[in-house]
Amino acid sequence: MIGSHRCRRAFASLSATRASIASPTHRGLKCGAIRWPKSVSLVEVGPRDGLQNELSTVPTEVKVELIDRLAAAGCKAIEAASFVSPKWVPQMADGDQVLANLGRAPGVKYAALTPNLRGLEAALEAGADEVAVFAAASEAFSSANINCSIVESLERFKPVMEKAKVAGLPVRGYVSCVLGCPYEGRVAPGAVAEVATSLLDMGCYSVSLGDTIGAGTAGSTLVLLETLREAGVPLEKVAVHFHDTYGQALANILVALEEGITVLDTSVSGLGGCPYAPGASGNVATEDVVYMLDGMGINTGVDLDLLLDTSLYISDKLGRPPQSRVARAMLAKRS
Ligand SMILES: CC(C)(COP(=O)([O-])OP(=O)([O-])OC[C@H]1O[C@@H](n2cnc3c(N)ncnc32)[C@H](O)[C@@H]1OP(=O)([O-])[O-])[C@@H](O)C(=O)NCCC(=O)NCCSC(=O)C[C@@](C)(O)CC(=O)[O-]
Repeated sequence: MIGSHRCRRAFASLSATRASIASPTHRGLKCGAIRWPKSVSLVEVGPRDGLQNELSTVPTEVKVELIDRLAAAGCKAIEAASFVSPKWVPQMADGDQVLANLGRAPGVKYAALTPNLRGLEAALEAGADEVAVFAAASEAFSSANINCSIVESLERFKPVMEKAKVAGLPVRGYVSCVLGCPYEGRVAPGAVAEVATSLLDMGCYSVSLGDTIGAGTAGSTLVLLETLREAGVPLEKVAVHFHDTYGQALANILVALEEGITVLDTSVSGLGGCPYAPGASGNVATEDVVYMLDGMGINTGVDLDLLLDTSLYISDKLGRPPQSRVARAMLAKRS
């Protein structure tokens, strides 16, 4: 069975990880037999993926201040808004106002989600630096999330890609439910590879793999990435987007780094959840990822103290403590 063979390889890799971590040689690139990158790029999705699921309306000025604080903390790519139907996701209805009022720090990319041509036109009008189209590897999730089949969604994205190209706007692609679907359960890695390939073929510069319900483990993440590689998907064009529902996100990220992934989606304070993925918790917290990567000698460009201040800012506005364990530990130390 290919699956069990891959799982054995996954577990062998994990044992190797443990063995080499026990005798690290030096910070950064190399640790025993394992190669880690010198730096990774974080895509901060808190203001979009994080806030979209909040039940009470977050005021525009709070969203703007959150994004400006994230930029000041060193985040260079921030998903700031989403131009979707306000009937479907009311929390994101003020995307144009959010983008209009940002401080626009130099060198920072402010991105927006666009499900169709109308969304792209709104994003262009609002001055987004980049947009993202979002598909799924599961039919049931595609239908629940964007009200069409996977094939229909890819057709819908074609005019978006064309217009974005004319406007010179980079387009990122998402594939949701890469490690499980809230409606269908298991999702075949081959189905993920197919959708990722379609998105890259139509011109997305990168594809982010969304573990929408946070069900993945180190083993299934490894199998997924190996399947993509075998299917010819260039992993240098792949980002990972883990939710932390089962507390597996950091382990999954470690496996992804070892597989050569250098772009990670994270969310300040662990904000998040998808309105169409019942029970899914927030994205992996940016603080947790930055702390882990700092400890591995991997540069993110993000200042953990300023990030903690940002986490406390938004947590205070939402009236609850940060979900990030690192934020809670640092806070306890501060006080
Ligand atoms: C895709 C649609 C629009 C299809 O929605 P629909 O109902 O199938 O399409 P429609 O074209 O018939 O439009 C319905 C209404 O929405 C309006 N409309 C149509 N398009 C837009 C637009 N761009 N901006 C503003 N309004 C729009 C349109 O004008 C119409 O208004 P009405 O006539 O009823 O008054 C809808 O299903 C939708 O908005 N879905 C949003 C889903 C969403 O935002 N989900 C969360 C983001 S995905 C995610 O979180 C996962 C990810 C990316 O983070 C990765 C992961 O973790 O897996």
